[in-house]
Amino acid sequence: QNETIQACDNPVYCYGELLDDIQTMEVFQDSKRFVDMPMRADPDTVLSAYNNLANITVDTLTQFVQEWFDLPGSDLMPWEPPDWTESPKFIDSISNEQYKEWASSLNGLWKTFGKKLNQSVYQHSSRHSLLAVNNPFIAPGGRFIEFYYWDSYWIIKGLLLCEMFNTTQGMIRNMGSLIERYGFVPNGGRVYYTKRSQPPLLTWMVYSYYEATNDTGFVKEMLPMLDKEYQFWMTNRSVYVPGCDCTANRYASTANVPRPESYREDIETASEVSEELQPELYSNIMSAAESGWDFSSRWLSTSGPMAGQLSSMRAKSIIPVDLNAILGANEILLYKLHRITGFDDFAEDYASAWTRRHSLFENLLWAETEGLYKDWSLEEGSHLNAVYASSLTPFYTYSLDKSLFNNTKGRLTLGRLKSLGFLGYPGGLPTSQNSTGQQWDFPNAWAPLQWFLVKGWEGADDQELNKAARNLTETWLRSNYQAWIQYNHSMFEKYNCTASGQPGGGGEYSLQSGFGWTNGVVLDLLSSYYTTNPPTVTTSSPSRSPYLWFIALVPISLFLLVTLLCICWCHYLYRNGKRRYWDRVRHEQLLHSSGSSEPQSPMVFSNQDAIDDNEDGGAIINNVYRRSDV
Ligand SMILES: OC[C@H]1O[C@H](O[C@H]2O[C@H](CO)[C@@H](O)[C@H](O)[C@H]2O)[C@H](O)[C@@H](O)[C@@H]1O
Repeated sequence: QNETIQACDNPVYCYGELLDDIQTMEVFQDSKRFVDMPMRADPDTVLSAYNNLANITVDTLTQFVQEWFDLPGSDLMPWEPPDWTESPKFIDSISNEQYKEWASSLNGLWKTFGKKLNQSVYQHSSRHSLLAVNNPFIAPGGRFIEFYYWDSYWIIKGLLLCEMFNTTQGMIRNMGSLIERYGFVPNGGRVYYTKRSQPPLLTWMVYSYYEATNDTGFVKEMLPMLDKEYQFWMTNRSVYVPGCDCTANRYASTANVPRPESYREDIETASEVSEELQPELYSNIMSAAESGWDFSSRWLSTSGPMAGQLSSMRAKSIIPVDLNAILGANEILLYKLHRITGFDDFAEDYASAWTRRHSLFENLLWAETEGLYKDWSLEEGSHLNAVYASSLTPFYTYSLDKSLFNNTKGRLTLGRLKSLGFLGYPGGLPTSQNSTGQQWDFPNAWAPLQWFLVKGWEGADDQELNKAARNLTETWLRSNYQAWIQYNHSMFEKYNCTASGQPGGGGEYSLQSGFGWTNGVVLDLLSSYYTTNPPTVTTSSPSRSPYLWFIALVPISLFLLVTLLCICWCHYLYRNGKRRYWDRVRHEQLLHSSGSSEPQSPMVFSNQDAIDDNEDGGAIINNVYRRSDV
């Protein structure tokens, strides 16, 4: 219980006096800056130089950093993806000219955010906080120059539309290799992110890639890693829930120290509770960061002396609707991917897991009196009071298994969101209705949250839900586009729902532009709602399996063979009928000429009787020709 679990292993980036001094003395305003700086020598050498400093002040530390560290990002190189193309097919099919031009600029931005690691990251990995992954990647942008786990899903949606299949493969392979190394995909591509994950969307990425390319070879390559990741979540992030006598998933990092990239902030937060309670608070802060919603009133106590304060963080004791919706979708998609590749037994296991998850949704997370799916508090044994946009995520999961999509519940949720005033803001769907100053609260509107509502309801068999999806799409695109025009062609990580075209704010770092997932969501929504002919994206991916051609050839050959046999059979029937007719005529002629009821020339007919019994159409056909020649 009291054991200290560090954020990671590197003695400079993860723990120790040097980190503590630099971060608490605020040598840099943004705490992430120091832990992103590559060292000019191995950690031991840097630490002994630090131990020799006579005097620790902001000035001596600043000088020390200048001497021993390089600038953040100097261990990354700009990378222009070789599979980038000027005019992806789908952009040509966008009907609105302004949006078409905008989409074309967003396609161009992939080149700006393409990153490749320097050789030094592989050769001297302990001098870098970057994780050594084999392939280049697309980063979100701004201060986020490394890859981020859940951001990558929407980035990949955009890349696939822009026909960048190899880049997508590389990014997916990077994450797969991290599962092999750590058992899960870390929050992002830095060592200080390796004790926590983020919403687990790798299976979704592989499925999207498969939908765009039909590349079953790649699916087979990735499946063991996807299985392993799923096991990680079921083993290390699940908890028994007395309320439903069932098991559910939650965010729960084991690390119980300040986050290195927000070290000062976390120490300040923890200073409000007793020392004894600090490790558990740090672990809850790490777990909230694992949710991707860092931070939000969602994870804070609503009662007690710390209510609403970051120091009341209790993410581990909440069963989040969105995490369970994401894992439910993983179960459906893993079922499909195992079926596609012929692993039917494994597929059945996932089908059973999805059945259990479905009952968790309906028995625990659905709040009947409110008409919403809601987070469950393990401490209180009840749903959270406040409403969050994450309530919409189960509809997306059900859209992957339409047999379980419940229109009535969709309508109830739609009505409730309308009556609460969630819908109808000029800048999109807000994260919550709580104005806390945290970035995952009012008035911020985030691209992934818009996407969940739209994609969950756009395919529903219900016009009201479809209409809500379309309205939100129009509102969101209008707002993002206005900001693009007003702010010198910038895309933001979040927007303000109360005004169209306004970026968001709040939280522990300044507003970032770029921005990977925002761009991916815009491209995806444009492709669904603004194209004349939704494109069928095909790939020339080099690793596309040659077996695909073989699989396609089998039904074509069968079809041709059956057609040929039918032609032969028809021909036989026709010629045989004709022969019988002439035989009858000849027979009658013979009868007439001999006055006998038996044929006079057995030589002519004896062979024929044998041939008539022959089932072989070819022989019969030959014979018919011979006989009709007689
Ligand atoms: O540095 C503070 C936090 O920054 C990240 O979180 C935010 O940005 C991410 C990248 O866009 C995004 O995935 C996340 O949802 C945002 O809240 C980082 O992921 C956090 O772990 C980190 O503490």
